[in-house]
Amino acid sequence: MNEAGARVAVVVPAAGRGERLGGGVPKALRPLGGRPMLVHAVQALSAAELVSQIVVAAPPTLVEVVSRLLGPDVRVLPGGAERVDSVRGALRALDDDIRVVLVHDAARPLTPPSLVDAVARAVLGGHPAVIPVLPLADTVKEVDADGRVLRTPPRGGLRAVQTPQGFRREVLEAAYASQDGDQPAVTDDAGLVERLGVPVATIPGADEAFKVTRPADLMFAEALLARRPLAESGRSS
Ligand SMILES: Nc1ccn([C@@H]2O[C@H](COP(=O)(O)OP(=O)(O)OP(=O)(O)O)[C@@H](O)[C@H]2O)c(=O)n1
Ligand SMILES: C[C@](O)(CO)[C@H](O)COP(=O)(O)O
Repeated sequence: MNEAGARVAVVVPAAGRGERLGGGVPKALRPLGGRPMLVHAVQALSAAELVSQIVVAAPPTLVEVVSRLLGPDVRVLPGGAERVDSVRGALRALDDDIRVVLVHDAARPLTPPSLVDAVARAVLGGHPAVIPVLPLADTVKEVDADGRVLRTPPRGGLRAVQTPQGFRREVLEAAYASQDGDQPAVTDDAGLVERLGVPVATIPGADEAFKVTRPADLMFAEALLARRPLAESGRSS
């Protein structure tokens, strides 16, 4: 039980194919420092002080493999066709007494445990929904279907959004229950919560919580991992 007395779970969508990364292996199982990316992500979640349950949505044909990899303390279920389907399925496997749910991409393997706790703490402290964000380093343009620039939104009010994203359980469940296939697809869980009119708070994200999306991201992750002290990296001496 954590300090605020409410149990916190993390749902880990890990069922993506990783088409932008390539390599012919589902992204969550791509090796990073000799171990699958998902193992790094789950290790960081397990190291967080406030996390009491972890549920992973795995590629459907690899549920047993992933389950053996992660051990008996992690519940592993088949994921769905889209990220939202994977998260929705995993939400059904939460223990009854879970009050706070974080959703965290397996594709962010180097996320510091301190960020996981910071998000959980912000929800436990009273925010219904909390996301970690970083200011943008690049200018952003809105373009039309032909790639012609329509406008340049002022960058000061824009943020890049990371995971874990944290929610009071009833808020996230209501957001998923009200999801309507006719509405434009959202790309993160907070996007569904925003549609309910629930305020979403932000906290500072972490550079190491970047998402491994393309081959250069994996090279960067390998370089960062190699510079971590052995005890933190999960490598044996
Ligand atoms: N059907 C899906 C699709 C994605 N994810 C997960 O959602 C996270 C973020 O998705 P993304 O980085 O886009 O992963 P992929 O969908 O694997 O990447 P791509 O779009 O390049 O195929 C990843 O941990 C991924 O495994 C999932 O659980 N189920
Ligand atoms: C949830 C997310 O990681 C927040 O930045 C992101 O939206 C996932 O996008 P993807 O295209 O499914 O990787």
